[in-house]
Amino acid sequence: MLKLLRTLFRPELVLRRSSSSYVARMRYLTRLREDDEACLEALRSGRLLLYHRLAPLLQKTPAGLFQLPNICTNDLEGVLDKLGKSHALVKEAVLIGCTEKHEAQFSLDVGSLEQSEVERLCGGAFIDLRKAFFLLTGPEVPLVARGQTLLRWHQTNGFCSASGHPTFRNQSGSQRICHSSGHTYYPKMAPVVIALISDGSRCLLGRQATFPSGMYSALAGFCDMGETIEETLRREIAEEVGLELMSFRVSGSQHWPFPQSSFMVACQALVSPDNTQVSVDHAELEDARWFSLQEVQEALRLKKPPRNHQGAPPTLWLPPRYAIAHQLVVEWVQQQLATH
Ligand SMILES: NC(=O)C1=CN([C@@H]2O[C@H](COP(=O)(O)OP(=O)(O)OC[C@H]3O[C@@H](n4cnc5c(N)ncnc54)[C@H](O)[C@@H]3O)[C@@H](O)[C@H]2O)C=CC1
Repeated sequence: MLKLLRTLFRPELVLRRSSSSYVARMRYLTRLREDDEACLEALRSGRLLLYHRLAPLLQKTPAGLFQLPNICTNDLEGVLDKLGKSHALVKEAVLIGCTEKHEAQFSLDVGSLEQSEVERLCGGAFIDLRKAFFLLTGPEVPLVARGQTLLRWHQTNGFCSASGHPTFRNQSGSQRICHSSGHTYYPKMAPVVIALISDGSRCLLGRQATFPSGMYSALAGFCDMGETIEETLRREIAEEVGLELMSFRVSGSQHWPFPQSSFMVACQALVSPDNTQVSVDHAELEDARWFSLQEVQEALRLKKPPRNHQGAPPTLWLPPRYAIAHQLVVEWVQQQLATH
């Protein structure tokens, strides 16, 4: 029996099985991107993430958690029938992924329909994406972000910048073409370097005036044309807080949908403990301060935004769990605990 179990659960077999299904899914997605007919066919049995003017549709479970409603094309067509609208809207969906069961996933903006009617018929509420980031807790967050960004890209790239003529999407929504100039446009992300700066025992966090009260985050900056990650990091740290970078390591990356679409390269950065005097550029940041390990640990323990009373010093609050700034802070705390 034990031998049988060992044979069945050999880790290399499990990995091989799951990775071959991954390969099959990725190849399926490539085919759907390139073949309009196949993509339309996949849409017939596909899953839909609905948005209303770019706000995703969320559903509250009886346990009070938020999730994405499981809507298929047939369901939406039923809603369109009830509203007396044409099924043509469904074709505007863009391809964003594929489930493990090989169901293609699409996002669709139903902003042309009455919001409250769709909410009633689908059983959910359209919630601003920034707020949704705090409400959703599962692995679906990157998919919701991707769905929104791709829809936004199509809504804002309807014309060719060379000819001024309209551009036309392929069925999957992976590109737009101008038949007049021949240009093909692909969705773009702007590269950003984000760093958690440490002097060895404390970490530096900054806030912009537009952040909610008490919220501080890792420092971030867009890459200038032609810059390397290191050049952007050195420049941003010097510009924003007047410090000199000593060393850094790339820790991860993520796509970030706000305010447009950024590709965040996340780094742990070190400055010299002998030179930690911060001089904030107030054109970029409202404040930047060093925080102790204890202060950061307390902020990580908060389950919801603190109630900051007027006049009292605000309680530190960190970006949502999914944000890479949050993950950088968690990683830094783990490093501190491991080394001290
Ligand atoms: N995922 C995360 O954990 C975090 C993400 N971020 C994101 O990082 C990005 C950069 O952060 P900040 O510099 O604080 O943002 P910011 O939005 O304050 O941008 C700073 C300046 O960069 C310029 N800019 C805007 N868009 C640009 C673009 N596409 N290319 C080049 N320059 C541009 C503008 O002059 C803007 O005033 C933002 O998209 C922000 O949302 C920031 C902190 C945490």
